[in-house]
Amino acid sequence: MSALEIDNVCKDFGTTRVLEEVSLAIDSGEFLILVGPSGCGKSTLMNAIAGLEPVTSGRILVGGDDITWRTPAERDIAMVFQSYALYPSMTVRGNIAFGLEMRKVPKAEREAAVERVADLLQISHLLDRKPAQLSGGQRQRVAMGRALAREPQIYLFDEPLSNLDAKLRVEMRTEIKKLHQRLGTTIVYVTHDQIEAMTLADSIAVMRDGRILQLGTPDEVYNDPVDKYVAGFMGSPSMNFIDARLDGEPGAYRLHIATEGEAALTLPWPESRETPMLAERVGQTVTLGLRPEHFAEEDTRLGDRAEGTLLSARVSVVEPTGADILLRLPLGATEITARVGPDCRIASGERLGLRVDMRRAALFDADTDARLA
Ligand SMILES: Nc1ncnc2c1ncn2[C@@H]1O[C@H](COP(=O)(O)OP(=O)(O)OP(=O)(O)O)[C@@H](O)[C@H]1O
Repeated sequence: MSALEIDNVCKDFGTTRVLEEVSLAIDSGEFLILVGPSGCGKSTLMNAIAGLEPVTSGRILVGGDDITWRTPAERDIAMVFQSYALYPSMTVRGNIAFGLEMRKVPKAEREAAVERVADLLQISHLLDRKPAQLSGGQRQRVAMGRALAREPQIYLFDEPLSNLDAKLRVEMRTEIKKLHQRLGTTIVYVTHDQIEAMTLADSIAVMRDGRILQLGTPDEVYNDPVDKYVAGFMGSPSMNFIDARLDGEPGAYRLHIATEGEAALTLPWPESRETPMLAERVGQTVTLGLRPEHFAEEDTRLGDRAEGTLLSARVSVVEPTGADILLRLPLGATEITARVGPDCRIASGERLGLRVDMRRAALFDADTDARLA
């Protein structure tokens, strides 16, 4: 039985539909992350699960029980928002215990829960302070502590780290991962942060316009996206999309990319990645998807394998990030981003040979954005 099941949920605000037949099943202990562009319905779905917003149709089940029409207080669910909403006049202790007090948990039990949670989050020394006397990260821990004290069946986190600075965000991300590993809690988590999604999730649901486009492991949504939208949404910098003409036949398909002022580039499509759909597209324009890391400086990471096809272009921008270097260079009608190692010595305006790892490329229908191979 699933810990949480969203069954065909629709939500309208007036005449506008913002959730369209959303279905999801989350196992006990699973960490599910919802991602999608602003306005796609992530918070609405979270509010529906928490009971803060009634659904228009469909059902929500926790541990097999239909809770669709229960009030928030009657649901065994705790929510942590991006704005921590701590009570300013209460101490940290009071804030953490508040939910338990509302549920009429006896004092001794409350105190034990506060101690346990404070110890877990390493905020025991802050219990007598007021929220105004805390840093952003400490406040965030208190907000999490308030949720953890209740030991609910499900935790909902709606962009809990988005108000923290970059360094603290990374620290808290690790903290949350450790907590999840230690407690085995069931979590639904909304984020805009790609790295948060990839590093924390057991599974990722990519939403758009109130629908779930793909639900899969981080590896699946990143390396095996269902369509061009998911492929472009996951990953930073984004996947490069390049128009190419497909020709050839099974066992020997090729992609031709017209390049301005230079000889057309021909890339062989690996036989191991062929699908029956390719036969129908011969002679047509398709979209080739290559992530920045699918390129490598000639004769480096990819070695001399046949699939690592060579392209050569003049680099327009060089952006060192510290850990690696992002290069912008023209390919066909577009400018692509390639990620190379930190030791690559190249200046803008210079020509560079790059190998393309076609074994990891994706092909999309140029009109419908559907995945072809
Ligand atoms: N109370 C409301 N009344 C009317 N429309 C609403 C209401 N709340 C949200 N919406 C609309 O529903 C859609 C989904 O909003 P929602 O807040 O769920 O998106 P989101 O994916 O969480 O966005 P963001 O990432 O920007 O927080 C949006 O178009 C929004 O304008």
